[in-house]
Amino acid sequence: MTATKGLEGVVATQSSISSIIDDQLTYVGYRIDDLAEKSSFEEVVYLLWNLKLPTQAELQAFKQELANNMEVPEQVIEQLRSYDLSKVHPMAALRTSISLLGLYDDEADVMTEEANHRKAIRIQAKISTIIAAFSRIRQGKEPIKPLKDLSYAENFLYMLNGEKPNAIEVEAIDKALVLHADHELNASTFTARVCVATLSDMYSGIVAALGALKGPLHGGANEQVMKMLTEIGTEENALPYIKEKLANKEKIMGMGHRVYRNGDPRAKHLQKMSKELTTLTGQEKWYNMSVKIEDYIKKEKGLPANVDFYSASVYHSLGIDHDLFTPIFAMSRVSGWIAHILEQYSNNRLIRPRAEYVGPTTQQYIPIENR
Ligand SMILES: CC(=O)SCCNC(=O)CCNC(=O)[C@H](O)C(C)(C)COP(=O)(O)OP(=O)(O)OC[C@H]1O[C@@H](n2cnc3c(N)ncnc32)[C@H](O)[C@@H]1OP(=O)(O)O
Ligand SMILES: O=C([O-])CC(=O)C(=O)O
Repeated sequence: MTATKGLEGVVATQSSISSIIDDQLTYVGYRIDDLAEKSSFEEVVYLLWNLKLPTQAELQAFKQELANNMEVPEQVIEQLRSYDLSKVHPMAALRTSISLLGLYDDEADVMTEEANHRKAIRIQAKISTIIAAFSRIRQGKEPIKPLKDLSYAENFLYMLNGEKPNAIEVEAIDKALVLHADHELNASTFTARVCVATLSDMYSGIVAALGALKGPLHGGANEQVMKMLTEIGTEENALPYIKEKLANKEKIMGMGHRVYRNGDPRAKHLQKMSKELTTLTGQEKWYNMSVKIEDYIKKEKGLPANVDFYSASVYHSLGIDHDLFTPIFAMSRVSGWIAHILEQYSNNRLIRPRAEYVGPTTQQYIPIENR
């Protein structure tokens, strides 16, 4: 038995949800470029969960179902008020909040298809309310209740900022949510599948996935990109900063990918959004710095920008706190996690690989009093 470090190249399951073939990403066979340009986030969530695009009537009903389920139990809000939020990372609070949400769901351990569909809706709907409530409470403000006639992206921004967002803001968030919704067997999705393959419940699968997404080599990279851009500060400082990092063998956040070699197809959409939004806010320096870094890393290391790279300056331009970037990723990716959890349940087998043992062998046991 020989281990493959990081399971690189290992095909661990079959899936009908999303594919990455020759650097092209599709959701259920639909090209990400088409979905990013033409569909809404709700339409994409419906697609991932039902493996078909909705009709107008199905989409309307689905949007309404989501909007009707956005309010969260008061105990979940109270729990957020109980910590010192200045010291708590929102991904940790979100992980705990989703776990707590499961305790108030009478169907948490009911494993029928219908109950799983209802839980899917509840989790997808409520996650945005929790993230917005975290942010409001941290600012000493009251959480805002969702409105039933707003889209998912609109409701999130409304609950976050306390005022109805403009069309540009809504379009940016909606497109970012579409672009982040699913991505084959990435680390957090694999984690969710491993968890529920024991026939554990959906909440446990999502909590496990949140833990995996939080790390800076995965979803946590978007926050780190903005930290890096802030440290760089000026366009002139971009290359000296990057060269020093590389000389110290440090990784450049938002660059590189396990699967894509010639470029992440989502990055170009976020790059375009970053250019537009930074121009609109008169903060082009974030975009210009990012382009300089991307070009340099591509030339020197042959590494492409990934989805996290330009999303940082997009969210920053929308005035969003940097530590909320990864929770926003989670708010989108939860749709993919749920799709994969449902797929896992529908054709389940325990996921249990082997390890290549490299520790000592044939040791002689020495009684504790003689050690
Ligand atoms: C949504 C997402 O999860 S997208 C990924 C988000 N993560 C990041 O942006 C973090 C930065 N990037 C990385 O750490 C990596 O590129 C990963 C984690 C995305 C992929 O990692 P892996 O496929 O395991 O590649 P690995 O880390 O082994 O790197 C291979 C080589 O490229 C180098 N490399 C990879 N990414 C980077 C980077 N961002 N900056 C500098 N060098 C890099 C490594 O140092 C290594 O070089 P070596 O062979 O000389 O030692
Ligand atoms: O697929 C991966 O390894 C990481 C990624 O880009 C994602 O999860 O969106």
